[in-house]
Amino acid sequence: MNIQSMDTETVQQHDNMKLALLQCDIKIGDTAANRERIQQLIHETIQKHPDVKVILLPEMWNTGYALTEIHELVDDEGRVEREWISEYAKHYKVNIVAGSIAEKKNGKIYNSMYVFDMYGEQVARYAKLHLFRLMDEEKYLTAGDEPVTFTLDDKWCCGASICYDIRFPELIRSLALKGAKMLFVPAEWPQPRLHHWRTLLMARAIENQMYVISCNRVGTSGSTSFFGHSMIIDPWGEIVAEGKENEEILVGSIDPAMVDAVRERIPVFEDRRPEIYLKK
Ligand SMILES: O=C(O)CCC(=O)C(=O)O
Repeated sequence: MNIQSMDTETVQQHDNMKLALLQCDIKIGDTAANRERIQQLIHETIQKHPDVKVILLPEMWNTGYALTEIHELVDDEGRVEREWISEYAKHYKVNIVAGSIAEKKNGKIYNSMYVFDMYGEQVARYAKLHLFRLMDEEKYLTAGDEPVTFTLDDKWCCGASICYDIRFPELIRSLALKGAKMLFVPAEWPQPRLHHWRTLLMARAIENQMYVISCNRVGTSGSTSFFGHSMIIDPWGEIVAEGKENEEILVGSIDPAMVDAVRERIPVFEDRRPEIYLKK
């Protein structure tokens, strides 16, 4: 906690939570290779950092943006991925915010985040609300229609978002208003918009006084390249950890109690006047 930069007072640290972001490459259309790589990385994470409590994966890590063949690649409701992620979460006793996968539901394809707790129970499914036209998502995918919060470790309220969603401050604010103290952001955010990525993540953290935990892929897909720079940002807007541009397991610790400390110091949520600027 960089509470010194907030004020000279100290705030008791407790309940620190270590997270690991699996910033990896994704092979377009090769679901078996992608599954194997993620499995290796989860195993390696636990070997190197046995005290990790939460693992975050990138966006659409099962297929990449293989949109033209997506119907043939994915299975119903992400069954295969959900089964093994649940097993891994239980086996390694770790919460897995499983980035997002392409999945089929009632014949439609969604870009969905699944979250499993350390007992292997599924605690959330969130289908990406805002589809990204620059990558033709709207031509092949169906948008979700429900914002989602979930609870980790029986106590921490978290918000779900995927990549492009961070350009919509209204969505993230609505998650904060529902009690989210951490925002998870799996992504496939490409070059050349590194400045947007970093600035938007920091803005969402500062304005909502919440932790922002993002995992972006690396590597290239056709002519598109991805820069990584996965980030953990604290509710004061300081960077706890930031990835470079190659594959890595990025680890950082957060103290969710800092959210309340920051919200007390600058009471943005008490000072909001939505009755004035949200009126029709
Ligand atoms: O908003 C952007 O610039 C990137 C978004 C994106 O790549 C995505 O949502 O997949």
